[in-house]
This record gives sequence, structure tokens and C-alpha cells, in this order.
Amino acid sequence: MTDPITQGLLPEGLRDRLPPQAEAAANLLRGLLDCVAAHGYERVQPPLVEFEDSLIGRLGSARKQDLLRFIDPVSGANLALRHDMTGQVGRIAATRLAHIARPLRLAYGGPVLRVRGDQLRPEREALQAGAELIGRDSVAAVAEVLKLAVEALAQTGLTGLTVDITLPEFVAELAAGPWPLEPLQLAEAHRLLDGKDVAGLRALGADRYETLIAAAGPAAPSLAKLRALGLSGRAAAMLGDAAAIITALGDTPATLDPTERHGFEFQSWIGFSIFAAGVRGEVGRGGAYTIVHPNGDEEPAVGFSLYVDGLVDAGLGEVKHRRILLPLGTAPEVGAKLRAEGWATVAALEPDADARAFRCTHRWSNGRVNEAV
Ligand SMILES: N[C@@H](Cc1c[nH]c[nH+]1)C(=O)O
Repeated sequence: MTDPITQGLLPEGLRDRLPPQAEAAANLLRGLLDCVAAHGYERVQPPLVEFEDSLIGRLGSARKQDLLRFIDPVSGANLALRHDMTGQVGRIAATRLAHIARPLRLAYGGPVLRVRGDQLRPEREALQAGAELIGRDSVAAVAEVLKLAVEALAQTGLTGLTVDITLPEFVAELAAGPWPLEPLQLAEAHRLLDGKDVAGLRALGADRYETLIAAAGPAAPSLAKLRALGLSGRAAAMLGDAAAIITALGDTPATLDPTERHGFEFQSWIGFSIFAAGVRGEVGRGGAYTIVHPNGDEEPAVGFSLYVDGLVDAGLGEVKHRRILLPLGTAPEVGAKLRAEGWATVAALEPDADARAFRCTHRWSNGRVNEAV
């Protein structure tokens, strides 16, 4: 009989990381957080588990069914595993760090858990690293955050970075002003735009919104098409702000889709996804959003979360340690000196140990470093 437990099987969507990927993941996380820290973002470490209501209430990004929930056997409270750290950082900013001057720059890294994987990413556990700039969601703030995300990803060795920008409130802005829609029509228009359903929009009498589908694409032509619509007010201001952010991105190619909302459930005026060559799915995601304080005050913020697993799977972050076997009885000072020089030393526990069997490229013998044979 093959019993899944004795076979060491894991529940669906969960996996072990083995050498060298486990170390690669830790290296990548450290590299990303070092980059963010160098820009003044200070690390916070929220817990893995919180009150279910706190994870659902904050930012409105999760529904009950998105969380792995359980009853705390100690307190009887309903708890859940975090599925994203942004809301937790918002909670910290709005409570324990409410008295700290804004803008407040915070960083975080750790595992998150989704109840369900999707086709692109069947894994349920993900290693997230991110930064949140709290107290601002201006063009300058968004540009800082987006450029930082790109810089952090680029230093891992990723290439072919591209940024997809969306304006999750743009359609609602048009519906409230220049291209009026009733609330029910707006909800339907959103749904049709999500499905890029031109015929549906016509049937709804929202023909004008068709042009938004055609306008999605590489940033410069997209902006030109959207500007040609001759909009004014906040919708026009959003386009101007998006243009400034795209300019700030410099050489990093960007696309603009003014209607995309999927995956941006809590982001406000701007959201973005980052992709890279050789990595399946997004390597990062972020945008502007609102933090609600205990007294009901609302505070703007902008940030990003990077997803480390795709980078590990692409082979990044692996350090090729030079491994040397120290035969039984080697003086401790020899090992200390070699480690100080950057070697990983592997101490033999028996005489005649075979360096290759311990995956060592070298062996200490005759008082010096020798290639393993
Ligand atoms: N945490 C969000 C991205 C984000 C960070 N800050 C704002 N938005 C996500 O992973 O989808």
C-alpha cells in the first residue's frame, strides 16, 4: 500500500525546496530586501497568522473562501493564514506606526498562502518580498516604487523586464462623467471589458467604451489613442499621470491597458504587473491603494510585492559554493581559514572519505587545496 504520509507526499500545491534551490530562494529574498533597504525602506515582520476578519477587512483584497482558515485551539478565535502581506503592513502602519511621520517606507518578506493555485501558478505557497510607501500615492511616489521594483528585480539577474500598467478607476471615472453609465450598466461594462467583449458593449449601448479595448497595448501609442479621445477632468489627469510614470520608467518597456482590473482588487488609481524573460506569470505586482485607520481616516499608499519562486524556478540566485572536503583530523584552523576565503568546508567523519560523494570539487591534502579526483 502506498500511504501518502509514509511516502512523504505533500498536500496539493505545496512543495519542498531542496538544495540548491532552497538556498537560491533565501539569497534572492536577501538581495531583493537589501536593494529595498538601501532606498530607505525599513523591514517589518508581521505574523504568519492573524484574525480572519483582519485579513479580510483590510484592503478588501481577500474573501473568506480565499483564505486557509482554522479555529485557534487556544483562544477559540477564527484565524487565517495570510495570503498577502500588503494588508498586514497597512495594519501596522495604521496602528503601531500611526505616529511615525509620513511618508513611511516599509519593507517585508516571507511566505504567503493561497487556498487555490491557478493554471499559471499551481503552487499555493509563495515567497513574497515587497515594499510599501505609506502616506502618498502621487506620481512621484508611484514612480519611486515602480523604479525600485524594477531595480530590485534587475539586480537578481533577471532580464527582459516589462511593466504592464492599468488604471483600475478609469472606466468608473468615465461612467461618472463624460461617458455616463448607470451603476448597473457600469458593473456590466466592467465585466464586458474584462472579457474584451466588443459585441457585448454594443448591446449594452456602451459603444464608446470599445475604443478602450483597442487602445490597450504598448504605452506610447496607447496613450496617444487615449489622449485623442479628448477627455477632460480626472480621466484626463489620470492619463497625464500615467504618462509621467511611464516616462520615469525610462528604458523599461511598458504597456497600458486602461480597463484591466483582474488581480487589482484593492488597488486604486493605478496598478501594475511586472514580467520578465524566462519566467512564467508575473514576477511582481503592485499599485496605489487606501489604508483605513481605526478612526475611519483614509490614507493613500503605493507599493509592490515581488514573487520569488518564479525567479528560483528560472535558475536565478544559485551560488556555486566552492566545496572542499576536509579529511578526518584536519586542524580546525585550516577549516576556519578556508571558510574565511569563501569555501564551504565539509568535514569528513570517516577516514578515506570520497570528496565527490560529498559533492566537493576540492579536497584538502598535503597541506593545500587540491582538485577532487
Ligand atoms: N500585494 C499585492 C501587490 C501590492 C503591493 N502593494 C500594493 N499592491 C499583490 O501581491 O497582488
